Amino acid sequence: MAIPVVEPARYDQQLEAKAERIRRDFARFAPPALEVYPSPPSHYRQRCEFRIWHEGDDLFYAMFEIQESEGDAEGSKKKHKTVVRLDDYPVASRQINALMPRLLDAIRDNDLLRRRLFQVEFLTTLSGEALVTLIYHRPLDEAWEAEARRLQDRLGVMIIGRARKQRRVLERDHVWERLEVEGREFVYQQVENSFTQPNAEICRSMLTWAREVTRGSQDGDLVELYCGNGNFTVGLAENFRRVLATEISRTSVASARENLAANRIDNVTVGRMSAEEFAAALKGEKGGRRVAEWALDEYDFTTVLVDPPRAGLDEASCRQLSGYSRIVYISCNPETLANNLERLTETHRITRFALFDQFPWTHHCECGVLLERRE
Ligand SMILES: C[S@@+](CC[C@H](N)C(=O)[O-])C[C@H]1O[C@@H](n2cnc3c(N)ncnc32)[C@H](O)[C@@H]1O
Repeated sequence: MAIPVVEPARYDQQLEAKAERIRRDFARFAPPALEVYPSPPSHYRQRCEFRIWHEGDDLFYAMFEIQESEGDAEGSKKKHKTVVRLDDYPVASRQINALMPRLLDAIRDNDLLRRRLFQVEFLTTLSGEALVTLIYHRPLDEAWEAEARRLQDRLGVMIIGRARKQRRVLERDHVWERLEVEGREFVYQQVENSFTQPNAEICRSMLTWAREVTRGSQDGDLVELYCGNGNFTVGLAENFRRVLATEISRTSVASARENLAANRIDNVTVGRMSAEEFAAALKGEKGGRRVAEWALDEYDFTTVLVDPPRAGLDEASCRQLSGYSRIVYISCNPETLANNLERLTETHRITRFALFDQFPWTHHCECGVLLERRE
């Protein structure tokens, strides 16, 4: 992994290079003009993790940079891991950058907090809340907790301590984010060590785009796969009569339910099930109590939204998606998106196509695609 080099003056250039690559790689699907959503050029990541490097009396934040050396005579390449010291990190939110030195200053000469600390994770929000997780290679006792509570008060953040088979939550295991989207405010519980969108401004753009492309769908229902903590579910619920959303992670499902309640949404059911099992349930090939409770026959699914991990969709899920009038596909991996589109464009055509610069200064791209069934 290369650590991103942030050069705000070159932001437009790096984004245009990405947009050009996406236009070129997807030209064979004849999509409409690419809609490009920029990120703030710096301080865009709300969550970051750093290794803690101890050197004599000092300690600092570090990341590993992995480089490949020239191949040897047989052509096999070697990977080298270099420790890179980070006194600040322009990729991370301003809140994380403000906390970084304050946290180290508080820990440096404090044996209880410092001993065998090897990783720090920051989770911050646009709403101003911050959670810091300190991860240790030693068990955490009462003395640690008392000291960590003092640190919590001093920094004005919430602290969690983690060690092998231990998780000490001093205040809360989550933050509350508030995102303004099209003049509305959505609130989201974001749980520590669980998936949340890393770039909050880009998340607002994605929610705006997804709401726009699904507007006017109230006569039908939405089925959502990979719903996580209900990020899109909360933003899109009012565009549909009813929504059925599924997700594999127990923590994320619980969080999605919290988020629906917090946003006073009552037309959504969230179920815990893998996308693959859910595809089978929708086809009538999987039964059981949970599936029976959903009363799938009572839905009229006109739209499906998927936001899978980097691996994209498997063959069975693609086949399942082909049955809906409209498909909204959010993807963090253009390669697997293109593979899936080979299949999906047999039955549907692309009517909206967006690039969200979720990960500036890296080659990674987040895309949004709306597909509508061919007549
Ligand atoms: C890219 S995240 C998207 C989450 C959410 N849509 C959001 O915007 O925050 C992908 C989600 O898929 C879930 N996931 C991974 N594999 C899965 C599977 N086989 N079936 C269902 N969900 C899965 C992960 O737990 C994660 O929450």
